[in-house]
Amino acid sequence: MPGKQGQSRRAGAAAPRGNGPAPACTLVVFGAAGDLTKRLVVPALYNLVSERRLSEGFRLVGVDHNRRSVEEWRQGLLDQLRDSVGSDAEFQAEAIDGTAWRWLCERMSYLEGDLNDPETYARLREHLAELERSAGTAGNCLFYLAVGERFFGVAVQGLAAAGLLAEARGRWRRVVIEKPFGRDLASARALNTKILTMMRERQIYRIDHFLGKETVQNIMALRFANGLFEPLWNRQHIDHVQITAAETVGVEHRAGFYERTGALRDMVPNHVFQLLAMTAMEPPISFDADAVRDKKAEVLQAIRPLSRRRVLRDVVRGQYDAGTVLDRTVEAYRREPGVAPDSATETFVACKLKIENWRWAGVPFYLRTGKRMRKRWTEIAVRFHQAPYTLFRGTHVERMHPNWLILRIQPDEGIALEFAAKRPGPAVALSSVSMDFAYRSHFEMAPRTGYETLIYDCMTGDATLFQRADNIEAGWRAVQPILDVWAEAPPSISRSTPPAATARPRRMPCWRATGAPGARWPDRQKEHDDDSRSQDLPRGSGRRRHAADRGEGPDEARPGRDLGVAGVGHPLRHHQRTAAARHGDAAGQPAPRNAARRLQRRALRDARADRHRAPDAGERSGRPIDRADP
Ligand SMILES: NC(=O)C1=CN([C@@H]2O[C@H](COP(=O)(O)OP(=O)(O)OC[C@H]3O[C@@H](n4cnc5c(N)ncnc54)[C@H](OP(=O)(O)O)[C@@H]3O)[C@@H](O)[C@H]2O)C=CC1
Ligand SMILES: O=C1O[C@H](COP(=O)(O)O)[C@@H](O)[C@H](O)[C@H]1O
Repeated sequence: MPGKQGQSRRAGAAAPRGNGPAPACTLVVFGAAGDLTKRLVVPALYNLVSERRLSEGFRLVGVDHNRRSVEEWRQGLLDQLRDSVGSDAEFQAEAIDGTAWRWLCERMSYLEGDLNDPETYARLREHLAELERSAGTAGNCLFYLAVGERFFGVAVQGLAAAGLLAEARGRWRRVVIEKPFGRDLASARALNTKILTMMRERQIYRIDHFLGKETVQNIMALRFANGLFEPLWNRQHIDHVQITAAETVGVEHRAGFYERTGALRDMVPNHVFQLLAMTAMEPPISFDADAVRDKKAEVLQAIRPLSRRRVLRDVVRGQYDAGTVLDRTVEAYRREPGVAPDSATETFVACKLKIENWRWAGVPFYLRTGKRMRKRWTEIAVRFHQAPYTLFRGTHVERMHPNWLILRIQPDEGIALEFAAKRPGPAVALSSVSMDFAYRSHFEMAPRTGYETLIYDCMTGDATLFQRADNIEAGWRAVQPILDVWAEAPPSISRSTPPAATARPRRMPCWRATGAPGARWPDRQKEHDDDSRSQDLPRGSGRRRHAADRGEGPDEARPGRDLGVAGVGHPLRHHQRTAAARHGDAAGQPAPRNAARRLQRRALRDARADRHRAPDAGERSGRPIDRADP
């Protein structure tokens, strides 16, 4: 959803976004020899050239402390593009178009320099002035900080001291700051405070590449361009939301970064919270950048702070072990190059959060993300309250099927609505069916890295898809209690650790199974069964106890089954093994008797507690009895 900022054309104001070329400018990439530049930024620029989105007055300057000539830099970038052809890299192309590449090459220059050295910025200033004179860049500059987070403040300071952030005579100066923006609330605040003394908020583009994904932007279209969904988009109709960002890749070559970061910092306050914010925010009054960001800030600020008890109960973490992913044998995280053999860094995290506002009170949001999962899969699954069972008593319908709205972010981008339909035949019997929209069957989807839109938006001054200081801080504020509890007494990440072994917040319903859209997912019907079998049981009834005895109640449904991570020794796998031991294994072995008794005791305890509790609106309307929070 592009921001349409009807502002006057001052320096820094957004040009209306369209399909035409962005204004003339120089893009200066700090960290020009690094991974992000060659794998994503330059390929995105190449795509923008192919789409004719860059102006004749565009120039690209690479800055890095690595010594190389401009020819060597270009060659390295071209090699990377070529390597991506036919691979499953983010940049996708059937071949490299020589004309587009030459166009870009002609506009490139390279400056060797250390970001800690003021001399680097002085030389850059001279170079930019020369480009303004000779290449018609209009003096507009976009500084892209594609360097480690420790350089963000340093680089802004260097630019400011060299006078490179001053906007005068209608020219604009903007800075793109990569993630992670800080490593906790205090450092994010400190960084914001520091950079905001040297430039204005509107000059800062804190990037989160998830917002460059079409399907993430489409969440706003789905919600606000349709009359159908928004009336249902609240606690009256939604039971809970599950957000998954699962990757099959491991830590790759980024151990140095990842060991200090972990899955929580790497993914949750930024990417996953962007998905949450898009799903949960109130409608903005326009697509103006600040209108959208106000609403995002509001919803992130409404996330209920987790108490210590809730962190221990509602947040789980895990680390991948050796195993098989996509039919390939993979190493344990602890055996990856650069990772400590006893590393306690989490590569998987799942948590339950509540948003305390009128719309979402009582609706849990379950988030999970991890590396080396069985499938690459990012989705938002919205589960609606269930219809009451009453009408179906005395029919063949044993259980009700929940309605799900699934927003598939990647891969196989699309939207599916699952509902119950009558099976053909004389008996009243139901099946869960799906209406499925796949992007690729309706639209031509040009392969993109996600950075194209974001870079183009920076050039046109549209900050809608970028994080404002308060958005960033609200994200860190929500995860800070988790960081605090983990720092104070790091929960062991070994296989025997109970929090990791549960693989989902306690007492949450099953994670949704994942699989190919439109396909008959082997797990899926089972998942519904697990959920709904217990849902249509009256609380505390003998049937529920019976279900619990069989290990079929939601508390005991097989967590991690659908998105199991690689290793046989992984906590999730461990949990699967222990769950199997409890409930009887696939070969039909009965559960050990004491486990069955334990489950029965739990069911009775629940039933007793329930008798003392007035039914809430959810229950009266057929809400699943097993929803995760008391
Ligand atoms: N790579 C990715 O997939 C993603 C990266 N990011 C973020 O992007 C940023 C860059 O990441 P990435 O490209 O992976 O990092 P890299 O380390 O690969 O690239 C950084 C580059 O900056 C150079 N550099 C280091 N110190 C200096 C210095 N003092 N002066 C000038 N240049 C210097 C590095 O050289 P040298 O190698 O010699 O140290 C390297 O060429 C990080 O903030 C990261 O978190 C965000 C999302 C994804
Ligand atoms: O920023 C990051 O994102 C990627 C996941 O992004 P995707 O577009 O490939 O889904 C993640 O692998 C990486 O660890 C993280 O730093």
